[in-house]
Amino acid sequence: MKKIPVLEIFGPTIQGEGMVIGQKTMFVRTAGCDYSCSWCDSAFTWDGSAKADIKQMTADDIWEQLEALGGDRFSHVTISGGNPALLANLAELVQLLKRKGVKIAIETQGSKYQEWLKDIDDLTISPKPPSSGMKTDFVKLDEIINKLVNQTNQQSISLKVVIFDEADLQYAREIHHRYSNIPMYLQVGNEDIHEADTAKLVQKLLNKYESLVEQVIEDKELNQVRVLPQLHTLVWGNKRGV
Ligand SMILES: C[S@@+](CC[C@H](N)C(=O)[O-])C[C@H]1O[C@@H](n2cnc3c(N)ncnc32)[C@H](O)[C@@H]1O
Ligand SMILES: Nc1nc2[nH]cc(C(=O)O)c2c(=O)[nH]1
Ligand code: SF4
Ligand SMILES: [Mg+2]
Repeated sequence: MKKIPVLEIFGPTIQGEGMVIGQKTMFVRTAGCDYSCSWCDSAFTWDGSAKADIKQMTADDIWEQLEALGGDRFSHVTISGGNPALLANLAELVQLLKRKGVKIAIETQGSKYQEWLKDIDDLTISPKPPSSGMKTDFVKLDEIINKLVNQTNQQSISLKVVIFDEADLQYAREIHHRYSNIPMYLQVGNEDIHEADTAKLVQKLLNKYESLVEQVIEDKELNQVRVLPQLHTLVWGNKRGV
């Protein structure tokens, strides 16, 4: 069986973001990213700081670990990263999870396509706004979204843009306008990813959520968007593996 670079497997927990927020799920976090967002809350997946923790695992190894942690207390697995869409080898894990009757979600930024993406139940594409320092390749993003729209059940796709400032909100409007048939989620950006005082962090994030909601309320171009915080951050702060 083919190997997949894995940084962490955890859960059951709840999906704290986006289209299936609140869903009980396990997480598989792969190593490696083709981006380097300035505010990435999972930079250890690509900045070399957790290099020693990367395990090369087969789909069977991953399933064994999921069962060891979750037993029969899960029926949903979220694959995140890093960018899991860099890994053609995830095809075997996707097929295995499908055979087990487990629903699958993916978190990716829309920079790479893989054939197995069409077999995912809950696909979150999260293009990166200006504050990330990344530049969106719209030719590529159009191509990926077109393929997914044609090959999957429309219900399974969503877009999620993280918002830190006004330029990000403008970027989100453009994304929403460009892909107007795809459900759009705006997510509060966490600029204090090293803050250890959870009460302080949560108060700040709730204030930011309130201002983002207010901006959306006033904006006629955003009548169809959904505005969310990162629920896991409100519950557990910047803790890893939850
Ligand atoms: C760590 S990324 C991994 C998946 C993929 N690379 C991506 O960016 O979509 C998972 C999600 O967390 C979001 N995220 C990362 N850092 C964040 C932060 N500081 N505040 C809010 N959301 C953040 C990303 O935008 C993405 O939607
Ligand atoms: N609970 C929880 N929900 C999440 N949603 C997206 C996450 C991610 O890091 O991709 C994440 C995470 O790390 N934990
Ligand atoms: S694309 Fe995702 S994992 Fe990669 S740097 Fe950006 S937020 Fe982090
Ligand atoms: Mg996260």
